[in-house]
Amino acid sequence: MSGDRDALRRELRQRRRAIPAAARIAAAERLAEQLLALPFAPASGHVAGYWAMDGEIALHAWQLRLPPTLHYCLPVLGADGQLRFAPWRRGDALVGNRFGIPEPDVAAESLLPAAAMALVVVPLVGFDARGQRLGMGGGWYDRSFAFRNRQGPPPWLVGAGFAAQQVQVLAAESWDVALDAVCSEQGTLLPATAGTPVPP
Ligand SMILES: Nc1nc2c(c(=O)[nH]1)N(C=O)[C@@H](CNc1ccc(C(=O)N[C@@H](CCC(=O)O)C(=O)O)cc1)CN2
Ligand SMILES: Nc1ncnc2c1ncn2[C@@H]1O[C@H](COP(=O)(O)OP(=O)(O)OP(=O)(O)O)[C@@H](O)[C@H]1O
Repeated sequence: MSGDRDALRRELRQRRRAIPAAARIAAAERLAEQLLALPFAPASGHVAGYWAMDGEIALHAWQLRLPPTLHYCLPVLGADGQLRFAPWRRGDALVGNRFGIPEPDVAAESLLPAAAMALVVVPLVGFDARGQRLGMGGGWYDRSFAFRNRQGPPPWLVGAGFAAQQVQVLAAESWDVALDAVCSEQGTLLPATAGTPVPP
């Protein structure tokens, strides 16, 4: 991993944490509106969010406004390096993972594979106008959704962040999975390639 990428990550994480409480509360509401208005917002099935940490934009407003036909899920880290997903409702048991992020406390058999999601809201440290994403550096989303580089949606991959996390251009790595959209409190970016099937 390049030092540039690391330095950018540090700077953008700091910027994300520095957003004042009142602004983040308002931003979460605006973000929910953007996510609910996506042209490809599914009407039924499973959708994945994340448990916001380290200054990430929160998803509670979106979760609370989902239609009852959609089941909200949270990511669970697998020992094999893949993310799996578990339905989670307020009050369901949680347990901290190796990074201290709460995840549903469920048996392995009841976890859903990444491909079972209709839409996934992807946490990000930075993004650019083409839908390239800089994450925390673990490669979790890239590994888990690598199949989206060979086939079209679903699952639709939608980055969520504060507008302050947008940068001019992120250098794409060969393993990076591009996002179909990025939503922030200021609007929705739909990169020109959104949903384009990858030729065989
Ligand atoms: N809310 C949320 N959940 C998520 C992610 C995320 O970015 N945000 N992930 C997105 O991939 C996955 C977890 N990936 C992560 C990768 C690195 C670190 C992290 O905090 N690294 C530390 C140092 C390592 C350590 O503590 O062992 C750090 O740099 O602060 C956290 C999560 C799955 N769940
Ligand atoms: N499809 C893949 N197969 C194998 N390894 C992968 C794959 N995708 C990413 N990786 C590994 O993950 C590492 C981290 O990738 P990267 O820096 O792009 O993470 P990130 O997208 O910022 O992290 P995250 O998704 O956890 O937020 C890379 O060094 C790469 O070796």
